[in-house]
This record gives sequence, structure tokens and C-alpha cells, in this order.
Amino acid sequence: MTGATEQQSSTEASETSPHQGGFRADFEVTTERGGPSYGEMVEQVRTFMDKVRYASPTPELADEVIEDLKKLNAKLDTTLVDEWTSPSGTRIDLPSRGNITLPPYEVRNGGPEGVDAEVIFRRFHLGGNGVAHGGHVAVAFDDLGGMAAALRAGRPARTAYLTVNYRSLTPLETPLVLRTWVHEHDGRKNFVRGTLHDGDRLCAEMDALFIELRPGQA
Ligand SMILES: CCCCCCCC(=O)SCCNC(=O)CCNC(=O)[C@H](O)C(C)(C)COP(=O)(O)OP(=O)(O)OC[C@H]1O[C@@H](n2cnc3c(N)ncnc32)[C@H](O)[C@@H]1OP(=O)(O)O
Repeated sequence: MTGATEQQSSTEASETSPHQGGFRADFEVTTERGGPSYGEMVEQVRTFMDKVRYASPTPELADEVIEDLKKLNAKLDTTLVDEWTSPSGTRIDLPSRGNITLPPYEVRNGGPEGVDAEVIFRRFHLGGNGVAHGGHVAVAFDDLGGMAAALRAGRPARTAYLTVNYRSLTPLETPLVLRTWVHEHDGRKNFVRGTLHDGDRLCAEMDALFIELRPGQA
């Protein structure tokens, strides 16, 4: 499984420290941080969120779960690091780089020409009536649109605007194809388009602008 490409996280170094700015010019990606079971740990948390979305616990069970979660939170408290050295976001071998906040995706192909990924919206991404929440669709477009801009530009880019047209319902628990590409670029401006398909059916389209960050820009 791949969560990203090498190019995406190893961008052009600048004369400024890579430790400055909103996105670092160069930061270390890894397949090892968090250990071999880290992906499974993230998957178990996603599964837990799936269950929470649909569970209706008794008051006693809710109290029990709270106590268990407090213990787990205390365990993780002893291991907290900054965002650049956390496995969540830098583990390129895992879906969505191990980033638990993103809908899990796998990049099938990524380069200056664009990104082709498979994304699955989980049960906890429910909006209503059994289909995905539109905000989660936008999150997937944002991350993979930013990736398309970064791969073309060779440097990080930030979203200036992002428009999603919801063309049909987006199913949960279904492998979907999300594509993003730079349609046009002008200086630091990358006009990025995207599509989300369930088979042949178009679920949503994206039209966005990603601005390449200047060295050290916050
Ligand atoms: C691989 C991982 C990918 C992750 C992707 C995740 C992406 C994100 O979610 S980023 C978070 C959400 N975005 C933000 O918080 C951004 C907040 N805004 C900003 O930081 C700034 O406004 C920023 C960086 C977008 C642009 O600022 P700045 O670099 O100073 O550029 P600025 O000089 O204002 O504008 C550059 C050009 O873009 C144009 N522009 C800027 N914003 C917009 C906009 N919203 N609409 C249209 N044009 C715009 C300007 O008009 C200008 O055009 P021109 O060069 O022709 O005069």
C-alpha cells in the first residue's frame, strides 16, 4: 500500500532552513517510524471510529469505554512528538501517509502529470442516508489536489480556494478513483482539477487554486 510518492515529500531545498515555513521544503519521510504495526494501529482506530459512528452503548458500556480510552490516551501521552517526526503524515508506505485524519487513500500513480489514487470513505465518514459527508470528499480533494500541485511544482503549495461540485452520491466502504492534475499554472499559481468516480459514475469534481509557498513562507 502506498500513501504518497517520494517526490511529494522530498521537495526542492531552499537557502532557508527547511525547519522554517508552513510546509518544510524538505522533510524526512519514512517507512519505519511507529514500527511495523503502526498501520494496523491506525486501522484499528479507524475501525473504532466506524463503530462509534453507529454504536448506541448502554450508559455502563459508555463509562467502560471512557475508562479504556483514558488508559490508551495516557499511553500515547508518553510518546508525543512534533508533526514533522510523527509517523502520522510521514509514513509513505501507509494509506494517506498514515495520516489518521484523512480518508484512507492509496496513490496508484503520482507525478508532474497528476495523481491517480484509490480512496475509500469509511463508515465514520457518513454524512446522511448512508453516503459520504461532502466535507470529507473535499478533504480528499484538498490533500490529493495539493499533492498534484506539489509534484508539478517541486515544492509545497497551499490551497487558496477549492470548489467541489457534487454530481452524484458518494458511497461509503467502496473503492473509488480520485484523480487530480494541474490544469494550468502561472507563476506560483497552480489551477488544479479533480474528479471522483465510482466506476463510471462521476460522484464529484474539484476546481482549486494552490499557491506554491515561497521559501520559509508560513
Ligand atoms: C501533499 C500534502 C498536500 C496537503 C495539501 C493541503 C493543502 C491545505 O489544506 S493548505 C490549508 C488551507 N489553506 C490555507 O490555510 C491558505 C491560507 N491563505 C494563505 O496562506 C495565503 O493567502 C496563500 C499562501 C494562499 C497566498 O498568499 P501569498 O503567497 O502571499 O500569495 P499572494 O501574493 O496573495 O497571491 C499570489 C497570487 O495568487 C492569487 N490568489 C491568492 N489567493 C487567491 C484566491 N483565494 N483566489 C484567487 N486568486 C488568489 C493572487 O491574486 C496572486 O495572483 P497574481 O500573482 O496574478 O497577482
